[in-house]
Amino acid sequence: MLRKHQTLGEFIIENQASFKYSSGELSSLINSIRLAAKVVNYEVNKAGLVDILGAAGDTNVQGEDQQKLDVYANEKFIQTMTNRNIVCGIASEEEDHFIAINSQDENNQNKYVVLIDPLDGSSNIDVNVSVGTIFSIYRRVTPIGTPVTLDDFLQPGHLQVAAGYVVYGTSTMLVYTTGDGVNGFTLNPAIGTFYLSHPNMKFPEDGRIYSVNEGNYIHFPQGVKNYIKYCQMEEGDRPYTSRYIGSLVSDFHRNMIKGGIYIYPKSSLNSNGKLRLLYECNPMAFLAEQANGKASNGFQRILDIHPTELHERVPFICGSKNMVEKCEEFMRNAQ
Ligand SMILES: O=P(O)(O)OC[C@H]1O[C@](O)(COP(=O)(O)O)[C@@H](O)[C@@H]1O
Ligand SMILES: [Mg+2]
Ligand SMILES: [Mg+2]
Repeated sequence: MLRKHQTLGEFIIENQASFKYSSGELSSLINSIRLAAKVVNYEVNKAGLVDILGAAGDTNVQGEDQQKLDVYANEKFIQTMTNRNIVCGIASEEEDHFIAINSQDENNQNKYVVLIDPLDGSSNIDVNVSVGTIFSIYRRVTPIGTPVTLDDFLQPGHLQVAAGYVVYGTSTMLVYTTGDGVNGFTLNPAIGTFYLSHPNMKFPEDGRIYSVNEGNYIHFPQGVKNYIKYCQMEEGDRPYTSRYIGSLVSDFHRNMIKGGIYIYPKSSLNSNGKLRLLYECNPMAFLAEQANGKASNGFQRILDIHPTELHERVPFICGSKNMVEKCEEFMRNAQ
């Protein structure tokens, strides 16, 4: 039962029974993500005052310069979950390989693996624009008490048991689903508690916001170009408004509240687009569908894609159902 201003802790306990495999393990896992989010939030908030801005000096498996806050957030989320022995494996956008958490120990009865984008929107860290964290949780497919394998991570998105994000913005929010709708909790920094502020979040079926990096326009597939032109035409309730923060979490969050579409297509620059299927697209697609929205690569439902690599990228179109379908229509017609 949803009660406004219920704390996240209360919500997790009261909704535990609705989890298909409820044994309290998933509750503990979400609680540990809540804790790590608060620790990272504290560091993000004082980013200009401490030595946490700028590059860390290394390049990650994505070929990107790791930011100090990428590294910090990665450590905090992994540590917090590992120290509590509540997962059997973790995969991160910032780690080359998945991490097995003493899963070969037959006493390790943990059944969940977690995939995270510890810091989303890295290009915005140094310029004080909102950033986020994204998480995705699956039930392992290999037998409990045996070493986790790649198969435990390469599962199609529709098998997620939970997914969510934290947005470190004007306020800090944790938004998540366990397959029973999407709820948003706002952190009261004075007492360090998340409160239910956005119960049962839903994408409006239609919206008037499009979010795409138009700087790459000339490299986009013709169908996407045609859809962007459609958004800009003087007709009916158009032109739509262009809003692009450059942090997937923040653009998604705004579009879920106001109605809109986010597009990161493939292009002649990135043959599969930029966003990572496991750490970014699957969790956001699960949230979108749970909030009456839609997510595809233009032709296929994101949640039906069978992953083949830990760090694979896919074209990503996500948001208000009718807007995504319109974009898909333009892409089909341009084939
Ligand atoms: O600068 P671009 O190419 O438009 O890319 C912005 C996109 O890349 C991302 O920053 C990728 O995420 P990371 O910051 O986690 O690498 C998204 O959050 C954002 O939507
Ligand atoms: Mg990201
Ligand atoms: Mg990231």
